[in-house]
Amino acid sequence: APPNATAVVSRIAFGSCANQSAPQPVWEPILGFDPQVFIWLGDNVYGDNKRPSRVFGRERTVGPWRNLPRFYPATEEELRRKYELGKAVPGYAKLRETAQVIGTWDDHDYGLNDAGKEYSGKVFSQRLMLDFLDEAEDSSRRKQAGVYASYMYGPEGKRVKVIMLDTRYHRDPLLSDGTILGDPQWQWLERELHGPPSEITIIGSSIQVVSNLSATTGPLFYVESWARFPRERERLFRLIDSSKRNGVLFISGDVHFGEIARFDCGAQYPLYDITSSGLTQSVENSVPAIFQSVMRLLAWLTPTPMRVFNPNCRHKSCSYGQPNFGAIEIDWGAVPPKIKVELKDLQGNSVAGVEFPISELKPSDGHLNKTHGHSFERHCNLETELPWLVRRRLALLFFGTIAVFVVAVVLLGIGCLSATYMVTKYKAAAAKMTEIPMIDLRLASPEEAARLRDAARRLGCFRVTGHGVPRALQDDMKAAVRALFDLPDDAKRRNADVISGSGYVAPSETNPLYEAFGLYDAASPADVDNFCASLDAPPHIRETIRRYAEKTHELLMDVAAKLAASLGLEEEAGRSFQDWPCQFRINRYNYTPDAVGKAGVQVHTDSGFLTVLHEDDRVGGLEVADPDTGEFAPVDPLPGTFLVNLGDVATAWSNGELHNVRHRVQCVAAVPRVSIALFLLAPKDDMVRAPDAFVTAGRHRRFRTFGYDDYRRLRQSTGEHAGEALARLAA
Ligand SMILES: O=C(O)CCC(=O)C(=O)O
Ligand SMILES: [Fe+2]
Repeated sequence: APPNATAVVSRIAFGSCANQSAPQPVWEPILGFDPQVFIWLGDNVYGDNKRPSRVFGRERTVGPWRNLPRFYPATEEELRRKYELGKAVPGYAKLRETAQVIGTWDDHDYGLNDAGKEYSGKVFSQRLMLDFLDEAEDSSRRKQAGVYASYMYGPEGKRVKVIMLDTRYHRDPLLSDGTILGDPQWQWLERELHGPPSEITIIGSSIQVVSNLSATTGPLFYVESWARFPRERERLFRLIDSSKRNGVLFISGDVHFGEIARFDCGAQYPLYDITSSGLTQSVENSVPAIFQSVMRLLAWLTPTPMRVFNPNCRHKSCSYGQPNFGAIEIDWGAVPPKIKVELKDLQGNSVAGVEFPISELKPSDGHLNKTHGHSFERHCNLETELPWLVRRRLALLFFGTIAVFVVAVVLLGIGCLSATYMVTKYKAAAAKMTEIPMIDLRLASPEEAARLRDAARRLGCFRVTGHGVPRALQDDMKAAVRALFDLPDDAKRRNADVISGSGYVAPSETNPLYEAFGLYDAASPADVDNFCASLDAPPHIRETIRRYAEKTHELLMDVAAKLAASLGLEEEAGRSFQDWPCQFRINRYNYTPDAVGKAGVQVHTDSGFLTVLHEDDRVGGLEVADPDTGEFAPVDPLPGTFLVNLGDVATAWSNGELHNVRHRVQCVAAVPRVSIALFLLAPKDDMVRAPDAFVTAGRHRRFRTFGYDDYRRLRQSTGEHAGEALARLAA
């Protein structure tokens, strides 16, 4: 039952910040604690109205650019209804039957967020608040300006005084460093503190007295507290000190979390401030569950230097961001009597607490040297006196994180963009370079003929299918070639050099890994026979070589004729290639491990008209230069197809239309590499001259008529093997 004037009070509960429209399960554990007195510390209901938080749009309530205040006051009728709702909450209604309920207010029940003396609705607010607390009609509290009040409980020797401050009605604007209480309330408070003694004096303040959150949360956000009115707080501490009153401690609310703070340099004994907030409203419940541990981390990183840390705390931060209430227990039977103040959660379990003999709250000089039962750490550093870097750590962390994040995003963006750019560029280049056009020589469509021409013009290199050389013959030839290279050296050397570069080329000092067989002219069956005879080749190999020479020569004719046709030449021009001599060469590169990565054949252009190349299926290494970039791109072998390269004669003969492709062979693996090349060299009479059809008004004759043999000697003598020698023949 509510205590009468002389009953011993040993259990007091307190709390703040109860949203009348939210579920209020907190009354269960409060009822379980069975307090004799319950103290409201403000925001007992949320009377004012809140606009949605808008950063953009017409009605902006958040940010320095806001054009509307986030909060606006309720009408008297609205506020009355809200109080009715709060009062009717069943758990609270039950508590009112078993405990004396007293209290003060904070801003939201006073009428407006962060409001002070300027708030115009304060007269009706006071009436409604005192109705809510069932204050007697004739109470002097209804006649004064503000809701401050004091209560004395218990018999002599066990007296508990409760002083409720009004931090709203007379409060000057924030940042004014003016008054919180106002003169009449100060005079009243002086009388109360100097009045009849009590063993314990609890001063209830809606806003925190000891902690100064703003010092560390600014400029991110600001929290009201006595510390924001430094002169006023100093006056309060001096008054307590001068009153020589025993056992003063503060209780407070407002901040939506619970903590216990202690100031050891405000009076002659430690000044505790136990903050319980809120009964329903809490910082952790205002964010998604995944951020709750972040909030605890932040609370741990940015404690006020006054916060009491001890092992009893639920969290390492020694703050509690979920709904909670305060519970004071006084053990009057202990010698000396002890007081325990705890914050309790919705299950009634302690989440933070302190316990000490009330004799510790007694003025005595040098109390700070006293040894306490627990480890005693002086809490005298005001937040505002902390080094700037320490004080602003939350903002630094916040903006630092954002900055790091922004920088990371920017760098990542730049990285992605440049990677994309490089990949695109590389792909474009690679696509251009490595994509050796594949031409189906049957030229089923005009487009295919155009592709043939375009490839010959731009790259001077293309691959052909539909070429009519049977796959079986290609395979037989490969076997024959292997057999040729396995011949004894003297047999190889019997193969005479007909013109420079044909015949057997033995490994030399400059090219120790290279050997080759040459034959001139593959278009002549007699030459082929002689070639085979000189090597004493067995009949089936002779037959293979003969048929292969015949078929690949047909292929050469086919490519040359179709190329001529694609450039618009008459049919007989195509047929005229028939008597052009044709060199046949089989190359073998005896690569060794230390040759890998080195050049097998230096950069060159082929000197003749066009080359049909039968590559080694098993190992690549051929690279062709892209005329646009000059870069070399590997040409991967494709079994069953032939690669066609255009040479210097093609460029001269076409009056510069056709491109003589620069190419080389790199050693890519330590395995022998074999290639078979058929070179269509130059006209039978050796004279290279562009047909008149290629010489037009817009395209004058670029090259003098020249002899192919002379040209080869020119390349040899100048060492210009990559087409440069053509410039010497400019018309
Ligand atoms: O061996 C190859 O793949 C190409 C040889 C070559 O370019 C040549 O003999 O002119
Ligand atoms: Fe070549």
